[in-house]
Amino acid sequence: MTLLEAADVTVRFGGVTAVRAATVDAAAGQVTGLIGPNGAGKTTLFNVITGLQRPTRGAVRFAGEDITRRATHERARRGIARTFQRLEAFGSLSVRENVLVAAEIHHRHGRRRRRHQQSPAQVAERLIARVGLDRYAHRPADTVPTGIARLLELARALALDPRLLLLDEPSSGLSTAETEAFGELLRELAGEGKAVLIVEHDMDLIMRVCDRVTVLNFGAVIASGTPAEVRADTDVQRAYLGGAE
Ligand SMILES: Nc1ncnc2c1ncn2[C@@H]1O[C@H](COP(=O)(O)OP(=O)(O)OP(=O)(O)O)[C@@H](O)[C@H]1O
Repeated sequence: MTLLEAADVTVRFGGVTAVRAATVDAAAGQVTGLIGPNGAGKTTLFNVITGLQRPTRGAVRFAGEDITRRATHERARRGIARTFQRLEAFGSLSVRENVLVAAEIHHRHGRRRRRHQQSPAQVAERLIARVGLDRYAHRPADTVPTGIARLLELARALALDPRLLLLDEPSSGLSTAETEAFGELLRELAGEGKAVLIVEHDMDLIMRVCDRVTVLNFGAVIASGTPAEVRADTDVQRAYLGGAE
């Protein structure tokens, strides 16, 4: 089921068209990859989906509702969470405290109240274990390596129990083993019914974990399909993979 649709989105910054008539969707239970060269418009499209950037044209629909004019916090309350390329954690708080803050915010303002809801502290412990942060739980967030800080961003996003998770280059800074575990985690999250939309430069990871991939080039969608279809697409090879595959 399509949960998110960013339809026919155009974003202009003065004379620069960062995104041109692009349509991208994400389905519940699937991992969707959004790839393209530097400057292709991926982050701008994420900003349109989360409400940080108003599109010049086009619409964003989430769970059947037009949210194009909704504020960022209203979208978050409906179940959209994201991580940033630039890390956003509170540097002087520990890794555990950072996750706890997000869990507490969700506990107070969350859209779904469950009868047997876990406490914020229980949620934080569970998520720290789940993303593999146990070893770092007591370290101040600004002292952990970049890859670990990205996992912290993921744990903070998951603390909001989102229906749609937007991940902006989540694997950079991770070791090969950590990237492998991260890919498995993405598959698990999709298996639980979440929609995952991921911007990522690691093509092995994209090809391994994604159900579908959309390719942007100079702001426009040049291909969309399964990883195998996209890999075989001659426009994609020319524009992005440089024939190197
Ligand atoms: N606030 C802004 N003002 C003017 N131009 C912008 C702004 N934000 C992005 N751009 C331009 O829009 C284009 C798309 O940028 P964007 O960051 O969305 O690409 P990207 O695909 O995420 O790139 P990367 O892979 O390097 O992160 C680029 O040409 C960029 O310089």
